[in-house]
Amino acid sequence: MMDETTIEITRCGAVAVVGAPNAGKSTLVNALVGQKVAIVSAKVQTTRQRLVGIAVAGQAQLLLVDTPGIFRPRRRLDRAMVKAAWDGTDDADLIALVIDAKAGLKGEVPAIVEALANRRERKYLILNKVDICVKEKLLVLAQELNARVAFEETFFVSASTGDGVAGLKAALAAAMPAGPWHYPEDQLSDATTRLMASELTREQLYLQLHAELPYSATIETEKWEERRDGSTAIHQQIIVERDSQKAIVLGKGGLRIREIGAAARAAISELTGRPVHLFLHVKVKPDWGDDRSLYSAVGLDFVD
Ligand SMILES: Nc1nc2c(ncn2[C@@H]2O[C@H](COP(=O)(O)OP(=O)(O)OP(=O)(O)O)[C@@H](O)[C@H]2O)c(=O)[nH]1
Repeated sequence: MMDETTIEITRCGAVAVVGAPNAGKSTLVNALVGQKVAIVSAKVQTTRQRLVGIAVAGQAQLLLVDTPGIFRPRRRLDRAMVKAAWDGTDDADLIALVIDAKAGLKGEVPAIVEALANRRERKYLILNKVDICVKEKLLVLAQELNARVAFEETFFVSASTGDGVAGLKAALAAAMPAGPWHYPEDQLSDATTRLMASELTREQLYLQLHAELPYSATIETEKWEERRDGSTAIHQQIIVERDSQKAIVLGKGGLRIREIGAAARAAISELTGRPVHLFLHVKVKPDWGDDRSLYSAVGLDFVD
């Protein structure tokens, strides 16, 4: 006979993770999922499209919508990214605002806070990077933000060290509406393997190249072939805007592109669990930022 305590209801809901560029949104989504689903770099605006990371906490499935950082857009690509960020909050059961607690109320934060104040959804405040912050400052910051927005709860976490992440995950799980899970139990992301693979190559551009170059580049999958020997052959195009950028991506004697390829290949192989042959081609396309087809390929809406 079943007594009351053995009846467990499942929960499922969407949490929109928003914040300024570099707040640590992608790192936090990865920490909540427990595996890397979003690429991370020290450069701002690494995340270009909405990405759903899927975390399971007890009987709850959390659909974590990792959004691009919200900032004042300048280029067309910027506008598409900011639109993707706010679109990511539509239909969310809860909005989680991630703040770089060390940076505090600087930059884009006040504008985001103001925009959030009028939203009707439930809202959580997450002060991130507590590992590099002074405690007293954290409390003052939490007070200031709570005075501006009706946050239901405030959390202090370090997405990097994992400090506070378990508590946050449990609270998010409890806040989700009762209902069936949307994804199979073992699925960690809604991104296709192809998109993830091109993201992993793009991550290497951010990690291995300096200054503005990564922002001027996009990756397109040209060919994806599952070979009979169990390996996967992947051809990706790195599209840049100028010849001079192509030269930088290639490096002296092709050294840089080889290093990018080696690191990306290892990461993609870990993702797919299969040996990978990665072929990278660099192509110059001066106005790719205005090319509609390249937007949908990376999951962004083209904005006029
Ligand atoms: N010390 C510390 N650094 C962190 C923490 N969380 C993230 N970072 C670092 O902050 C930087 C930005 O992290 P991301 O997760 O890419 O930030 P994001 O908010 O997704 O950035 P965008 O893609 O620009 O929107 C990276 O260098 C992270 O390693 C943390 O808890 N502590």
